Amino acid sequence: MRRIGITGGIGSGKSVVCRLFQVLGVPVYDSDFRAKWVMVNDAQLRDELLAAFGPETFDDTGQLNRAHISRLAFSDPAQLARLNALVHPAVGRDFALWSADCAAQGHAYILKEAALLYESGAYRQLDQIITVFAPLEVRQARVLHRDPHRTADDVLAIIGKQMSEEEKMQRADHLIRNDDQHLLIPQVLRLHEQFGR
Ligand SMILES: CC(C)(COP(=O)(O)OP(=O)(O)OC[C@H]1O[C@@H](n2cnc3c(N)ncnc32)[C@H](O)[C@@H]1O)[C@@H](O)C(=O)NCCC(=O)NCCS
Ligand SMILES: Nc1ncnc2c1ncn2[C@@H]1O[C@H](COP(=O)(O)OP(=O)(O)OP(=O)(O)O)[C@@H](O)[C@H]1O
Repeated sequence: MRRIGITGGIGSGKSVVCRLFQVLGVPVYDSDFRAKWVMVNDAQLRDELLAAFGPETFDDTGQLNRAHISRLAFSDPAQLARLNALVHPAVGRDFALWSADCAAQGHAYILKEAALLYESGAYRQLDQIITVFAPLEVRQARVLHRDPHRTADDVLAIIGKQMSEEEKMQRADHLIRNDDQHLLIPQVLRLHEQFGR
C-alpha cells in the first residue's frame, strides 16, 4: 500500500481535494482533526500540554481551548515550536496505527492530509507527496469567507508560520492547481489512476 501525503498552505484547498479522493473510496487521514483528537485523548500528551500551556489549555468539559493555544502559539515562535514538538510525534504514532489498519484492509493507497507535512517531518513516513497550490490572494479570500472569526492579518500571520508554497511545490512529487483557473476533478482522477496501478 502506498502512503501519499497531501499538503498545501492554509486555504489552498487540501480538504476539498481530499473530499474528492474520499468519494473515490480512498481513505484519508486528516492530521489537523486527529491532532486535536490526540491532544484530548492521549493521556500522556494531555499532561504534557497542561504542563507547557497551563490549566487554561482545556475547558471545564475537558475540551481543547483552541483560542488559548492559538493565542500563545501563533504569537510566539518558541511556544509554537514547543506545541509542535509535543503534538507531532503523537500524530505520527496515531497515523502509523491507522495506516497499518488500512493496509490490512487491502487498500492500494491512502492519503495523509496535513498543512505541515514537511515542517513536522511527517513526509518521512510517506512514499510520495502532493502539493495543492493556490495563489496567496485566493487563499486569503477563501479563509476569510470560511472562517469569519479570522482577520486578514490573522491569516497572514499563520501563512508566515508555514513553509512557502514555492518550496513545497519544488519538493513535491505531484502538483494540484486549485487556483480557480484549472479544473480539479480531472487532476484528481489522473492521480487516482496513477496511484491505483
Ligand atoms: C493551534 C490550534 C489549537 C488552533 O486551532 P484552530 O481551530 O483555531 O485553528 P486550526 O486548527 O483550523 O488552524 C488554523 C490553520 O493554522 C495552521 N496551523 C495549525 N497548526 C499549525 C502549526 N502548528 N504551525 C503552523 N500552522 C499551523 C493550519 O493551516 C490551519 O488550517 C490547532 O491548530 C492546533 O492544535 N495545532 C497544533 C497541531 C498541529 O500542528 N496541527 C497541524 C497539522 S498536524
Ligand atoms: N476550487 C475551489 N472553488 C471554490 N472554493 C474553494 C475551492 N477550493 C477550496 N475552496 C474553499 O476554500 C476554503 C478553503 O479550502 P479548504 O478548507 O479545503 O483548505 P485547506 O487547504 O484544507 O485549509 P486549512 O489548511 O485551513 O485546513 C473552503 O471554504 C473551501 O470550500
